[in-house]
Amino acid sequence: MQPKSLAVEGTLCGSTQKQPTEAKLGPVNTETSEQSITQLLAQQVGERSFQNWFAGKVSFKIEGNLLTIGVASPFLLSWMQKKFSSQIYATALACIGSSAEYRFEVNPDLVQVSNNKTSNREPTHSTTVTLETNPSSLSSKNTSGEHKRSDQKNLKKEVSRYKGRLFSNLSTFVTGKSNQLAYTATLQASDQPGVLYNPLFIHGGVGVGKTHLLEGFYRKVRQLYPSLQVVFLTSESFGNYFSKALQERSVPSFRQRFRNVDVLIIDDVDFFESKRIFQEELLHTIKHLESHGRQLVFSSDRHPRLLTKMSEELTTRFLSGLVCRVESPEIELRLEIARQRALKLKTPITMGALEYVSRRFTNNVRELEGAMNCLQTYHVMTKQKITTSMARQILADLERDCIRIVKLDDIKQIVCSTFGISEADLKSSRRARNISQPRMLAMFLGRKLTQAAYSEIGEFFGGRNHSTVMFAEKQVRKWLENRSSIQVALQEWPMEEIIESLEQQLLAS
Ligand SMILES: Nc1ncnc2c1ncn2[C@@H]1O[C@H](COP(=O)(O)OP(=O)(O)OP(=O)(O)O)[C@@H](O)[C@H]1O
Repeated sequence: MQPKSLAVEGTLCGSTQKQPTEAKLGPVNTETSEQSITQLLAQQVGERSFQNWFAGKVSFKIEGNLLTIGVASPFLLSWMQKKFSSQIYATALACIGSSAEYRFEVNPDLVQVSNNKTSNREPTHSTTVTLETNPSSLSSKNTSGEHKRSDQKNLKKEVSRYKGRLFSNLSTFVTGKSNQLAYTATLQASDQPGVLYNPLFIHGGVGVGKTHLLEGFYRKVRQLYPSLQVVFLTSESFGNYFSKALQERSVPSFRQRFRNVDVLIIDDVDFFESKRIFQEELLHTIKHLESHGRQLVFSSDRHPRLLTKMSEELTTRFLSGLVCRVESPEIELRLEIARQRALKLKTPITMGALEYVSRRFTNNVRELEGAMNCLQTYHVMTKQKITTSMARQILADLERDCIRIVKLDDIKQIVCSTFGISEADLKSSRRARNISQPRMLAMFLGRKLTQAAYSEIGEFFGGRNHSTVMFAEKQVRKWLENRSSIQVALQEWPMEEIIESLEQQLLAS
């Protein structure tokens, strides 16, 4: 039985949630309708999350300065509280003003609606969230009796609604120097799956557009070859399906499912590092698919050779097609993405403000998009055109939040794992090149990414004095100027590329 009322209040002081940017912005507007709440919230959480968690699934009520969000179950209540508090608080501020408060409660009416919906729903519905195949293969699953046809229809509707919403398109991918190669390869490979680059392996740092390219690939192939079985999923889902198959002793049907596809697209294969059993299964899946001329597409946060905890056989497979790197977006690309985002969100904005945003949000496109969303929210609230000074003021908090806190300990771990050396060696007095170079890089990164003083860094990396750290910093700069290389996983790499990869991993961790 559901409890009548279970509520969690949004508190401003003492809350561990990140405080949202909009806290300083909102003029009080007590007449805000549910429609504008949903509109603002959709901007805050993103259209995808909004459709998944809010649309038709929650209720909103404003009484005085209190925004109440009704949800269908205690589980949802605690989950949404954890996940969306800061966005809901931002929405409450924008709608109600600075005295806004919010709370979640279980709404018994929604419990009823949700139960009805569940009983009408295709039992394998959740599959569509992580595993996309073409509707015919999904709808052939386990429906029975008289309801079968209508269930299939519902499912198809659901699947296409989901696809239309979730999957990015190659036509909306903005290209520049940093992503041109990966984009062109994706475009060409999707024209003739299984023919050109197989596997196609796309790697790069966080939020630079890898998933967008993979999704675009998926959509294009589905569009050009509707009869092909195309599966897109994350590595984590692949691992979960496999674990489940092991538990349920249904490995043969797992294999049948994955080894009969025409195109297999797996996002974030770095997830498989150190997971031998998944690596083994993936390897056999790849071997099988390749031997039948099927197309494979992968993405990862690093070059296959830098996935040092991946089996050599799998690494070799990843390398056997085309490996493309997506670099951090250059300023021109960021500017164009920001401009297109403003057009899409219908945000009037000056060129100066666009330039400001693209200069300030340099790490990845996701952060840049987040900044544009904030400006759009401000425009919706005030109806004003965004100028540079407004952008500076509005984004001040967000900029601060985008600064990641990197610790010396994080640097130690990532350097050791990338170069395959032990912590003791890193801190030792050994001068062998394969140890001293990573040590100098670690010190360089310590200076660049943390606030630690020379002496603190020296102390941390083996009780050295500050002049050793100064020397290391100077030395790494010299390597960069001279475009030197460094050995990782028995291969020479451009120093610049390795440093960028280490930084990306640290900023993402
Ligand atoms: N070149 C681009 N043009 C248009 N949108 C882009 C571009 N690059 C990234 N984006 C957008 O930025 C956001 C983040 O991109 P995406 O999720 O593809 O990054 P990712 O590299 O897969 O990151 P992660 O490693 O964290 O999964 C998405 O909304 C995506 O559509």
